[in-house]
Amino acid sequence: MSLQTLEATHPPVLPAAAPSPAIELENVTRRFLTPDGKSMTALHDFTMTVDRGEFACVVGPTGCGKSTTLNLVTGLAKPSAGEVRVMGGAVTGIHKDVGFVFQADALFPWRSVLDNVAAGPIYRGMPKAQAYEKARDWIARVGLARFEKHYPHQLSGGMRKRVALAQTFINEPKILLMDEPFSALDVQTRTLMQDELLSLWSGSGASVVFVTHDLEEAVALADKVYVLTAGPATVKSVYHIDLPRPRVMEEIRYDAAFVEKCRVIWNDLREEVQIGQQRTLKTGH
Ligand SMILES: Nc1ncnc2c1ncn2[C@@H]1O[C@H](COP(=O)(O)OP(=O)(O)OP(=O)(O)O)[C@@H](O)[C@H]1O
Repeated sequence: MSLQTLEATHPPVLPAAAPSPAIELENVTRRFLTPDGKSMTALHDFTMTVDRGEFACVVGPTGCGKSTTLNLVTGLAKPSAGEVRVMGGAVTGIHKDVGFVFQADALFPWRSVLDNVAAGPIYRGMPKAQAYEKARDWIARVGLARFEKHYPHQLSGGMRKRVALAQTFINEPKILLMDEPFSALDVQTRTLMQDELLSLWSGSGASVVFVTHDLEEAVALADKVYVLTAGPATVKSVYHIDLPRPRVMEEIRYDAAFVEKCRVIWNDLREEVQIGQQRTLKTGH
């Protein structure tokens, strides 16, 4: 076979198409009916893109619409206008690749730590022996190997949160939605859990949307911080956080670049917090 023929049999090499972002909200508006039957706009013309493997944090005044953004990604809330896509496809329900960690524990109180962590893979059809082996591995990764047989009420708040992380990461989510997951913890435990999360996330390739009231937490964790306006929420600004990784929570708060980023973003966020507070004083909600 001549070289010419060989060349002719090969299809032209095209550049690989870039994968779609993990999450896209495009010009989304979400309205709710209030108890007295009026229409209330929670999100307005809201656009957000989270790339694969990216860690995005969402901050904004109380009640502005942060949790609603997560509900749109899960499909629990449908957009009144605009589009929501997960892994390039329209949202039709909870996507199999999505995992959650919320402020309240989602642990079964009547199940041991081991049974809680193994429950997800078993539910998804994994043979029991394999699920338990995997659960033991994840429990060890979050430092709870000695507590496999304990029940949730026998654990501290931080330990329960570790179980919740193991319970989520064991399903190898490609997207992780977190709604103030550490806000009920004391400051020291919270710092430890933030480190734990970054360590688990760094090996996972997952895209994260993390909602928090705590701007320092957002800047310390994120690749990108979305600042929302006082409701109806729209994106006021997006900040790219280029602080080097791996980040260590106890150290980063003394880093001059970190402090400066927090200062700049707080100036932006403060205006919205003040608008939200004034509105609450006027209307009572
Ligand atoms: N299912 C619903 N029905 C009616 N109104 C809703 C519903 N869900 C949310 N809302 C309203 O939408 C607005 C935004 O709520 P959301 O929970 O998204 O805000 P948030 O920023 O997460 O709040 P917080 O800071 O208190 O956690 C609020 O005024 C809330 O009352």
